[in-house]
Amino acid sequence: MTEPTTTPTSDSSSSAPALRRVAIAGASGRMGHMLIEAVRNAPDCRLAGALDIAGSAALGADAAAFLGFTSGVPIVADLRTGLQDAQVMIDFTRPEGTMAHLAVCRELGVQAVIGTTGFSDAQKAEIAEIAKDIAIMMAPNMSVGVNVTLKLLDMAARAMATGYDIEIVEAHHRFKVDAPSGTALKMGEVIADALGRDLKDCAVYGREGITGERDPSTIGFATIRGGDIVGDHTVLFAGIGERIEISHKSSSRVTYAQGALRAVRFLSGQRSGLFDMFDVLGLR
Ligand SMILES: NC(=O)C1=CN([C@@H]2O[C@H](COP(=O)(O)OP(=O)(O)OC[C@H]3O[C@@H](n4cnc5c(N)ncnc54)[C@H](OP(=O)(O)O)[C@@H]3O)[C@@H](O)[C@H]2O)C=CC1
Ligand SMILES: O=C(O)C1=N[C@H](C(=O)O)C[C@H](O)C1
Repeated sequence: MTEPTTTPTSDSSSSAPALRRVAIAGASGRMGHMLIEAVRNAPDCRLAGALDIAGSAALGADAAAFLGFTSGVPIVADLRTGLQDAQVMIDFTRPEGTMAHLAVCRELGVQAVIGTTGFSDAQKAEIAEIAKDIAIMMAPNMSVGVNVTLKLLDMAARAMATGYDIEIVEAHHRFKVDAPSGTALKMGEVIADALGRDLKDCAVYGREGITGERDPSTIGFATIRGGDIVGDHTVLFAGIGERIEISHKSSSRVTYAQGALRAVRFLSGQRSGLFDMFDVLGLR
């Protein structure tokens, strides 16, 4: 993470606090709907743009129509149109969409909160470059509970560095397109860091056939997809004679949306830099 740089908020001339102007990318998605509702209910935010991919059936509709409400903000595919009135974009889409959105955010000086998962290493490096020009908060999971769980995992991994086999199991709904989840990968990274390992060298993604005995230096991943599971993550530390299971289960996407709004507020004082939810929640 780069060092935060602070800047005064620009809308301080009137007596009433200025509303943060927020654009939502992926406006008709599962998270897009949660976010539009959260922005509508937030006393300090205003919906200022709504984007969806070209060809989406949602284009042209009012962004809040699904709530039975008219926001006056149409869902558009043209990135400059969708972002021109925004101070900050919240993006829960797909990696290729996020990269295209970020290029325009950089051009227009719009901050970004990124929840999308599944980025390649090259895409992550490009995001870090863009964050030299605009403030970006990126996290694979914006719930408070998951971020506290990451802290618990760091502590557990240090205390059980030898003699315990580490396995990460995640379950999500049938519509999810990336695996393992961004959260599971982040959990693996936190544990590998705590153990002084590189996840790239020790991750095992699924097993099949005659695998041989388990290599104790590995971190295993297992993925379940089905129905409407919002998001479950369990990390097993399995020893001889005992095991610990650290689990987090999401029962609603509202926690992700509330985390994204906390990030919007956190970014309001930042000129540039790449941040995560530890920064937003004061957990670093
Ligand atoms: N960080 C966090 O806390 C969380 C992260 N996520 C992540 O957020 C992302 C979205 O999840 P979810 O809302 O369930 O997914 P959805 O598929 O429901 O929504 C994705 C939205 O993005 C649009 N979209 C798809 N491809 C592109 C593209 N190339 N460019 C622009 N827009 C695009 C979709 O449009 P259309 O429907 O027309 O294709 C849709 O509106 C995933 O990566 C998921 O892992 C999810 C929950 C929490
Ligand atoms: O796609 C989802 O739904 C989720 N994606 C994120 C991930 O990949 O970790 C966060 C959460 O688990 C829900």
